[in-house]
Amino acid sequence: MAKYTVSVRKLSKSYGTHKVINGLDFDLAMGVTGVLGPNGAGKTTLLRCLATVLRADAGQLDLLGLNPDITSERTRIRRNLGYLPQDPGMYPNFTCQEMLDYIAVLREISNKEEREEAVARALAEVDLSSSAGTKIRKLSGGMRQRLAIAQAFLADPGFVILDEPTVGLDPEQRMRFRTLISQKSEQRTVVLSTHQTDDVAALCSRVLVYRDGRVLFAGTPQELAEHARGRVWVSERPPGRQHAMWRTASGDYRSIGERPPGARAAEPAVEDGYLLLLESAPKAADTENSIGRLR
Ligand SMILES: Nc1ncnc2c1ncn2[C@@H]1O[C@H](COP(=O)(O)OP(=O)(O)OP(=O)(O)O)[C@@H](O)[C@H]1O
Repeated sequence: MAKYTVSVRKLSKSYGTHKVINGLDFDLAMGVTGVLGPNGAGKTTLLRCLATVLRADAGQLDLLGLNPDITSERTRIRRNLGYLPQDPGMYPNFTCQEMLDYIAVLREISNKEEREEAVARALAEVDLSSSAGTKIRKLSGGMRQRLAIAQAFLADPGFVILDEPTVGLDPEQRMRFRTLISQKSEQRTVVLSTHQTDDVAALCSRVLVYRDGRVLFAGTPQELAEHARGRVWVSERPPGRQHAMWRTASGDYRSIGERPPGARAAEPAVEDGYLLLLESAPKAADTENSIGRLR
């Protein structure tokens, strides 16, 4: 049985009358957990609560055996936490090296040589060594994102929270990110939110599907994909308007749901399980549903 490093119990958070987290319960163990959910589902709000930058209205968090409601314990959690927020604020006139050095100082790496080593390693891990002296304002969006990923792992935190880490990365850098995460996740707890179901399939040992303030699914990516077995189809002709359908590179039509006439069964992917799950789960009226956009 997995040893849990993070436990969430009866967590709730509202903005005014809008309940974004609704009595949430789940546990996380070491390794990578992906949080999937449609736009506005509350992923960022949940991650901000886990990162101790937003206080929930009710419920308990246990983060690495510590209680963030107790000031001294919250400080210890923050010392051991790496966080990539959705809008990482970085100083445009700092170089990449200066920015990471600044974060390293905040992370209490007081020895200069140790800091230089940690910064150089972090830059190399995200393929930015050759841009160490480049000012942040001159970086592309993807390079900026890589720098933000680097700062989250600086000082080897035990708990890492990444809000949409692969946004803006090109395919090569996404692969590099996957390698980095798989190397880094063995002895730490990593939770990331994403819209990329293929990142979840490639990276995560566990996935939570989150919508309307609650967890619709918790399990492995394989289990999520299995959810769609027998409901994913490939046909040579368009299957009709009732199906979530798209055309593949080979010119076939891939659809999920009821079997279209003449269609053959296809191997389900995480995305299929995710889309079917959202479709079948009762939906609050005010949450945007990605199935709706497919139709
Ligand atoms: N500070 C705030 N004040 C009021 N409402 C907020 C605030 N932050 C978020 N919300 C609302 O809470 C809901 C959840 O937002 P959140 O950013 O947590 O969702 P998300 O799942 O991360 O979305 P996305 O995938 O689009 O980034 C949304 O309806 C959003 O408009």
